[in-house]
Amino acid sequence: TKKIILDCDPGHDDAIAMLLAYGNPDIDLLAVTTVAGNQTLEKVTRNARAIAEMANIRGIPFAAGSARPLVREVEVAPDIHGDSGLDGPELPTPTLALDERHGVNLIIDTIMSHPPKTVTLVPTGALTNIALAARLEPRIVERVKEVVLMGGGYHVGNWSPVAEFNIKIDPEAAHIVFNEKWPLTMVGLDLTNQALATPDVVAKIAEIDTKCSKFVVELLDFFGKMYKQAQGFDAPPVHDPCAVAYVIDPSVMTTQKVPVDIELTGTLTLGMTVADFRHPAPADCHTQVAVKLDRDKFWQMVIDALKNIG
Ligand SMILES: Nc1ccc([C@@H]2N[C@H](CO)[C@@H](O)[C@H]2O)cc1
Ligand SMILES: [Ca+2]
Repeated sequence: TKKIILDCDPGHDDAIAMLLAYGNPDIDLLAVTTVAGNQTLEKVTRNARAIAEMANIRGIPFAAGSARPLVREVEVAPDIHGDSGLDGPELPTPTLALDERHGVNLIIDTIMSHPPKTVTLVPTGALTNIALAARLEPRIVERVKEVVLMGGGYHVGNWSPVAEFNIKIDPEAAHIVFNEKWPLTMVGLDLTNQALATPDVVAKIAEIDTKCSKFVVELLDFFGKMYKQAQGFDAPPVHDPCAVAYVIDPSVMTTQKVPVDIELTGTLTLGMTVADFRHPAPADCHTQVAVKLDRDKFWQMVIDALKNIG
């Protein structure tokens, strides 16, 4: 099995990423940490615990992390995720107690307590916690197996014409994370905009007919309505589970090695993930970007995971 830490800001698609990780038999979900982004830290942490309640996730530590970006003010996304950050379904009252550690310390302790090169970091929100972890305990950089993150876009933006939300709301953190020499796979909007929850996909999920699948259908219905009105999408792109899917089976998407760096001073380009395709990637290039998604394989993974959860 693949051991992962999910660092997230639930968020409709974060919720599906968590369920995919928990329901897939090849994934050992070691810890869940939260970060401010789609909504405030308090709201996304409550949402993470509510998802755990819904799927009856027990015995996995959940810890709250950074309440704001490293330098900038908090910027939330209610136009997509609503005021609660997980609008749409009725959320169960969470009972899961949070780990007493800060999320950053839970990340460090989890990586340092497992053998080298066995734990994969899967951030699906701003990179604030990941950057702080690398600064607080630099040894995690060579100890972690790899970082597989949902964020960025080499030709696509959503929070600006050229920048993606997770990167743009904390570009300083992203600059730290992309410039550490750990293996990093950027599952950006170029890839995740292919993961559209079209009506046929939603119908297949509805057919599973469990409490959890109903929860996901309600999430997707709300997410779809908000994406339609906010960005004119006919079906919502479900970004975050794509990062988990890559960890489960890398053949679910194609990737390309390419140097990537983060714009920190641009007026129009702040937070842009700048990929340099002009030359073949240097041999020591530690970053790759996701290009083409095998849609059917991806959605089958999500459906199978939901069936496993029951
Ligand atoms: N408009 C919009 C804003 C933020 C997100 C969140 N940020 C990433 C996509 O930009 C995902 O992790 C998702 O949770 C999605 C849509
Ligand atoms: Ca997210």
